[in-house]
Amino acid sequence: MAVQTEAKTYFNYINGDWVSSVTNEVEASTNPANKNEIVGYIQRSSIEDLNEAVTAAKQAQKSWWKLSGVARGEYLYKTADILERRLEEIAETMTKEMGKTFGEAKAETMRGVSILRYYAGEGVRKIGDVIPSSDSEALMFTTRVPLGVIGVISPWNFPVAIPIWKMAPALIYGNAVVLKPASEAAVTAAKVIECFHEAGFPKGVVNMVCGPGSVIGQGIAEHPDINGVTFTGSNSVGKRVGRAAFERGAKYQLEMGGKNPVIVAKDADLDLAVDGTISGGLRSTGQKCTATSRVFVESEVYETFKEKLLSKVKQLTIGNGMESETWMGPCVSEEQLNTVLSYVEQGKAEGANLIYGGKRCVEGELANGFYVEPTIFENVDLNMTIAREEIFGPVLALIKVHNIEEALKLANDTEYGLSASIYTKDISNILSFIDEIEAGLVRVNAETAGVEFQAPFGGMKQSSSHSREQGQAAIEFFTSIKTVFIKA
Ligand SMILES: NC(=O)C1=CN([C@@H]2O[C@H](COP(=O)(O)OP(=O)(O)OC[C@H]3O[C@@H](n4cnc5c(N)ncnc54)[C@H](OP(=O)(O)O)[C@@H]3O)[C@@H](O)[C@H]2O)C=CC1
Ligand SMILES: O=C(O)CCC(=O)C(=O)O
Repeated sequence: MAVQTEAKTYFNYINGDWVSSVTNEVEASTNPANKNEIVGYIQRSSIEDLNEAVTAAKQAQKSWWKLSGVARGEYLYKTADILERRLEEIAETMTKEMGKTFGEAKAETMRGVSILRYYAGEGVRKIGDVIPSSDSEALMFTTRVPLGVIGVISPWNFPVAIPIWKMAPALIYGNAVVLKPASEAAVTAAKVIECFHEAGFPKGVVNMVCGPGSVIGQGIAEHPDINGVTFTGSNSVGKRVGRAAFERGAKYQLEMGGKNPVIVAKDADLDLAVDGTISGGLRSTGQKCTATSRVFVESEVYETFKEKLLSKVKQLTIGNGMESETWMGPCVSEEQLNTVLSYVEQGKAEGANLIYGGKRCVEGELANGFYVEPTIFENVDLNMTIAREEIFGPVLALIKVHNIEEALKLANDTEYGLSASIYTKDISNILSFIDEIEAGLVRVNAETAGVEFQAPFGGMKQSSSHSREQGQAAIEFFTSIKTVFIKA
């Protein structure tokens, strides 16, 4: 691979300084739209680097917590302003590093700005309740204290929003953080940390250590001085992180995969349902934990829905996310592309009917990137691998059902439970769906993806550790409750 000497090297951020790893090794982060383009070099750190960051965080946390919530919030407001000022540049880095379109990257970066402002405001909201005691001469109330040092392990698919929606609540409630970003998107994460640095956070409150997940991520999960670990990524890694944290009595929070269904009822607005299925399933090249992957359609409207879906999917433009006409960019990496292609082969081998796409795109400049066609299968059986495993690619499985009852039963036939949607105008369908669907995010006449930062986010079943992120729900993970009883 050609090494570009002009590509910048990004350092770890430890105790307020940008430092190279003790290993003196770096790793190139490349552009999935053009594998010959190096976006930047990141540190290939060791446990020694992580230990330094954790020591710095531990030392800084006590005085950080002693600041008022208002004062901590001011740092987050400043970070938000800096991120907003650098929005286009950071979004461009995101597109170049992990492939999503520039429009989506800008929207995500703006979401990061809003999350920072939202949690800055949390600094002045209540953190406890007065509870009547059985003793009339006593005062009983709850208050909250930070956990201490929080380890943040983040994925590449939302390289601005996810680190921020974990770090901002951790910080406002008085914790110090050590971020280990996904290697595929660590340059983008480093630029986010530059914003925290420029905002003037006290040394050691915010730290970032880049390097292999098996070393730095696992090191965070096992570190005796990390009091809470928040993770988003695959189920296999998440469970490993959870087990390691549990073993040493640390708090942990896991957000993992999905196999999210959309149900299209016979009375649905089919154009709306088609648009929602395409947007939910194929935007960001299907690389969202909330992406639609199974589409249950009532038999009466199945053929019409399918034809409308096919005709719109055929119009989608695939290309470099920096080009304004591109609707769908590449997969994040060659490995991810190969994963998607192998699921397509498995789908065909297990008897599903491939009705659109399924191939790598190799025309012209696309040959230099990790592009795959949007892909649609029909005649999918729920026992097939493509109906059970998270693909994390632009692959939709169409499944014909006789009625909503059957659709609900099949939609729930999965180990996952993150997000689900229904398209219908029938209130009884809507009410049954809300009651019966096993998902943390329940969406009616709206796509499965799309999270709002002010509302709780998380899944049921194996999609999460059953905790919730974002909104005011975040306080539950990032603090401990103390019940105080005072007798005069
Ligand atoms: N729910 C979601 O939002 C996401 C789901 N996924 C799913 O995971 C699949 C694989 O993607 P991938 O990026 O490899 O996801 P991973 O779960 O491997 O990565 C997520 C984060 O965990 C880190 N990590 C990797 N190994 C360990 C470990 N042993 N201990 C602690 N942390 C670790 C990674 O670091 P590093 O990058 O250095 O490996 C990254 O920061 C995708 O195909 C998709 O199905 C992926 C991303 C997000
Ligand atoms: O749908 C979204 O906006 C968020 C999805 C998400 O959190 C993820 O893919 O990890």
